[in-house]
Amino acid sequence: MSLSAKDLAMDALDLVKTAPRQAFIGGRFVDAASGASLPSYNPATGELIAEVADCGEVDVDAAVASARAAFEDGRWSRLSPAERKSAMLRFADLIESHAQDLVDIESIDAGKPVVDGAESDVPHVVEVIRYYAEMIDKVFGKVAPTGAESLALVVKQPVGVVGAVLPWNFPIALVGQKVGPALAAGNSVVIKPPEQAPLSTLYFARLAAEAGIPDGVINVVPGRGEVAGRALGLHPDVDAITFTGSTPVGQAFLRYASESNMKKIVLECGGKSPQIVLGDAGRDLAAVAEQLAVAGFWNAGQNCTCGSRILVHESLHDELVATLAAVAAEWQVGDPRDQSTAIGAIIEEAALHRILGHIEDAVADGATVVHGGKRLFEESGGWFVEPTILDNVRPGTRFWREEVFGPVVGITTFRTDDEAIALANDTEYGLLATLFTHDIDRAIRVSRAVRAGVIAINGYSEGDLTTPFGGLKMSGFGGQDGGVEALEQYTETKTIWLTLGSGEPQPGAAAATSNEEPSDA
Ligand SMILES: NC(=O)C1=CN([C@@H]2O[C@H](COP(=O)(O)OP(=O)(O)OC[C@H]3O[C@@H](n4cnc5c(N)ncnc54)[C@H](O)[C@@H]3O)[C@@H](O)[C@H]2O)C=CC1
Ligand code: BAL
Repeated sequence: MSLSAKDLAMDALDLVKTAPRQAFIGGRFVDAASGASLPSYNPATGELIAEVADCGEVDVDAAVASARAAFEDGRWSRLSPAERKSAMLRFADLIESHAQDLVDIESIDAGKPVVDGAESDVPHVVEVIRYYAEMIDKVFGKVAPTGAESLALVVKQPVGVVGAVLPWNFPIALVGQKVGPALAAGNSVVIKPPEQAPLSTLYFARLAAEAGIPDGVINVVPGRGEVAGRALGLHPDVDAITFTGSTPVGQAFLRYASESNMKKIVLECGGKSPQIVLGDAGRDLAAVAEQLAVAGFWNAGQNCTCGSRILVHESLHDELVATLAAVAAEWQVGDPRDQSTAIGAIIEEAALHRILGHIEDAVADGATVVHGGKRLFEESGGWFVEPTILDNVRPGTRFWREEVFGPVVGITTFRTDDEAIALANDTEYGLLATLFTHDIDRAIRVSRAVRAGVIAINGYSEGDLTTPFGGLKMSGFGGQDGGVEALEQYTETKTIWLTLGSGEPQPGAAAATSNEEPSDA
């Protein structure tokens, strides 16, 4: 017998009530030193679901000290590759066996549809931890091609203590994305989860302890960005920060690093991704529209790679607008706990009003609403908005420039490929661009000319585990998450240079070696 949606919701609420909500430091759940807490709300109902530790500098200091001690005594950093790998594989197995709990927590704490959690976010964490676990005993350093009189080893070592400051739009998926490679490289981590949705990260920490990840290797300090996040950024004993979130906060981390210890900063910031539909893409416009909608509406558009700027060749405009509107009508907005929901709740009330404000401003700037545009289910107390299509969006307007972080796409036309490239590049961001064409020459030419860290051709994609992900320009430093590249972000490169002797016997060498084992020489 299957449970009704109501029973499922009750089970999930019980789970949330018993899920950890204290900080996790040195292998123990503890209150913030001040005793303070922060509220976390269910975006689908507006109800308070948990009071979570509000960590301050003292707690961050304790977490960093615990991570440092774990790193220095080698309980993780100096485990053999086989031991570290098997611990991470055990951890991944445990996450997999608790996948439903994480899906439930994420749906109630972050408003994420259970379908997305079950099919995408949570499996991603399992896969990413397995992927980097498997890399531990396969990626190694180099011997440089020096002259005959020297030998140079180029080795990669863990950086030490890594702070991970993370956003609310993919809370658990990003913990995996950032912490997986950092742990595999042998580091200890201190995670600052988002204040809006901290519960899945704390649950992750509990599973880490159960899986036997040694105490102090993973620490979690929930709290406010300007307090706990800032303290991590400025901490003199943190060796690297990995951050995903808004560009202004990414810039703050660069300042923190320069004002403290020049710690390494890994940034994955905002985007204003163009989706370019070239004139030859018309033969399967229905398939194009499906992908445009995924790029624009997935995760309620609360995505750094959200394809909010659709650039379409003028010859395809009318048919594309009609096709896309029909596709948008199929994206069901609703209770994140409902299996048929494709667009769940917006993370917080302020974000809902900001999205609606973007739509209003776009209309004031000359755009027309083709589909959607309104708040839904206000009576539920939750924060929902319709998938929205705006036509005639003008370059340079607020909608064109700023991240909306909602399920809203805007359409602009062009006449030539060069005009499309110029429009695509007319943004301070450079994260992802999607391109639709059947002409391979044009695909390559446009891909080379558009400045973005990822170019997805004929289908929206951020790539997979094997490919580096990250943006250029104000989106970050490119390719820092994913693939082998991510593991390297959490290592430092060291050259060990050995000056070799001439091979001639040195005075006293015979006597010195006479009691040794015979050598090859
Ligand atoms: N990957 C991305 O591109 C993301 C972009 N955003 C953008 O940012 C907007 C605001 O969302 P937020 O969650 O507020 O993102 P945010 O960038 O403010 O927060 C991300 C993380 O940084 C922390 N943080 C905030 N201020 C900080 C500070 N001064 N020092 C240190 N840490 C700090 C937060 O507590 C959170 O853990 C969104 O509407 C969206 O436009 C948000 C989330 C992800
Ligand atoms: N979609 C990758 C991570 C992010 O949106 O923040």
